[in-house]
Amino acid sequence: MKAAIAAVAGTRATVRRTGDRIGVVLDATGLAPAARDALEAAVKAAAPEARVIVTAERAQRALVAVASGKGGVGKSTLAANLAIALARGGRQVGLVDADIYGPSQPRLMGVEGSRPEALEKQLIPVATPWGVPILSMGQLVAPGQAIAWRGPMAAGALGQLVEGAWGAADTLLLDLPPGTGDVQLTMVQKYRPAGAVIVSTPQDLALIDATRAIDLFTKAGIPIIGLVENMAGYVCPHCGEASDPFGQGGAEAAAAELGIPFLGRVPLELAIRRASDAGAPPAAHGDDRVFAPIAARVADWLAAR
Ligand SMILES: Nc1ncnc2c1ncn2[C@@H]1O[C@H](COP(=O)(O)OP(=O)(O)OP(=O)(O)O)[C@@H](O)[C@H]1O
Repeated sequence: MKAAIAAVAGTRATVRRTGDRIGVVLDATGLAPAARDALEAAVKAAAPEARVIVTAERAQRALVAVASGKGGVGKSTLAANLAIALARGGRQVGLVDADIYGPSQPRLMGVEGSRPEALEKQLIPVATPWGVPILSMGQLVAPGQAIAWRGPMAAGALGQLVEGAWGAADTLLLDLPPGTGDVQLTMVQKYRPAGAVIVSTPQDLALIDATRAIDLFTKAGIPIIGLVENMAGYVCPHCGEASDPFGQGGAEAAAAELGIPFLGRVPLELAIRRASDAGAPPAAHGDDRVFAPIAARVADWLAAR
């Protein structure tokens, strides 16, 4: 079989055996998407029983951190929807759920209870119905267990997620734990994201926390892509009236004051929570007008780097 694989993929293929399982790692560095897909299909045809993983040089993959100064502001919701909206916009996106305190991406992305397989100690991201594969702390440990982890142990496990077999993904969204502690700092220093998206709710206090998150990145020399305001205004599901329980315009003004781009606002909407809880992020729907424009700004930023 090795010969059959070599005949179609030459030196781009490395064949590995784990027990009775055969894996082929394909180096697609420098190939255009169509050529990469053709190569992968040829190898799968030559070795139907093998698991094929496509990799490309890591330098081509942009890591985007999604961070917040405190918990509960909707960082995970935004990360899931942003990942899907970026994928719908044409990027190849993977999602890393590094939130050790509340890893919620398996539920948000509709693959609750999934476990990633490993090939030669490298984790294989789990496919989701939304075209964005994920790896989550929640897939590695029992519910509620990770929160007790100390810094180095957590950092080690998080490293496994980032260094998973992300194949052709050109963009990796990193849902960081809320706050500005050691885990966040280690992640930022070790993996040096291309940029960070900061999520905040409109209240003053949340914005002060967001400023701390911004500081964490700027001190490490990581550019801020921009600020997203979540739970920005409440749309009544009965009468459709919009109100602003936490005030209006605070995050945009704060972004201007801090000299960072404002990426947009996400309304506080029952439908968003319901869809998220049901594992069907609203960004996956054709009528999404909320997350697509935010993702477009992030994509533009990435393209202009
Ligand atoms: N725009 C929104 N409209 C309605 N509900 C929302 C919105 N954004 C988030 N939520 C809900 O608020 C709760 C907290 O959101 P989420 O888990 O994304 O926050 P987080 O900042 O990631 O929290 P954690 O600190 O636990 O990581 C969830 O129940 C989510 O469905």
